[in-house]
Amino acid sequence: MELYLDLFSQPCRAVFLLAKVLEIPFEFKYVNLATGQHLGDEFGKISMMRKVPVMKDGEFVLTESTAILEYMVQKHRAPDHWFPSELLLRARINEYLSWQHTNLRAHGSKIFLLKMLFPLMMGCEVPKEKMDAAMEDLNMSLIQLENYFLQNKPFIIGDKISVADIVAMAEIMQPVGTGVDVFTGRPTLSAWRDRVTAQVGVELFKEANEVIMKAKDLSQNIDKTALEMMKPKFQKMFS
Ligand SMILES: N[C@@H](CCC(=O)N[C@@H](CS)C(=O)NCC(=O)O)C(=O)O
Repeated sequence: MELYLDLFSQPCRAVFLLAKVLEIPFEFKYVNLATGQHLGDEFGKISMMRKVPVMKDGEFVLTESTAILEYMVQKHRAPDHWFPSELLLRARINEYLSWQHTNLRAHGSKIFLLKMLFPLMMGCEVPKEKMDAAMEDLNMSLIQLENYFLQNKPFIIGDKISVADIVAMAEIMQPVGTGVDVFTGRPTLSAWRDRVTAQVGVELFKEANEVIMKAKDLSQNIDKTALEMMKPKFQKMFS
């Protein structure tokens, strides 16, 4: 199996973590988003979607991280708690995975884009009111994660870790990588982070997050040509 990944990306980190935790052998195919490798001809032959992650298992190519996660769990007959077959537990995971796209993912990504890419693309610092509004949205998502999805349970579906926790943690690390401390003052979230880290293993957690924790170096490394290629999309997003 080949996994096309850039660990800057949240869904890539989720796929990477699960593949590692489940000890699924795979070839790590690095797709450098900062140099626009995903926009080039070579990656275009793998996926016309031009996004990572992508999984290639033999001739079978799959995009969309949640589909890849479920595929890996099923194909490798992972312990049931990762994506339980029981109706209510599976429904809870699907509820989280549906919610997170337009909430935690959208809001965490926005902080990352504003802090890391806005100054490069727009040539100025982010206006305070834009950043305040983005922080407010992120806080709302974190409150919903704590008060609705986690409550007083160890993990999102209950006593056991599942793909929902892996996906949530991958998203949360995006704003964290830009220096936003989401954990201080949130004991529920912090305790959950510690449990997830312990379950996947401290070393693996560190390995998966090494790149995002150096996000501040992005501005030094981003390729100027790639920046120009991505500019119209981001300008539309930022205006
Ligand atoms: N819904 C997709 C999202 C994939 C996605 O948006 N990937 C981003 C990185 S986080 C990407 O490749 N972006 C490149 C681009 O949009 O040009 C998934 O969960 O796999």
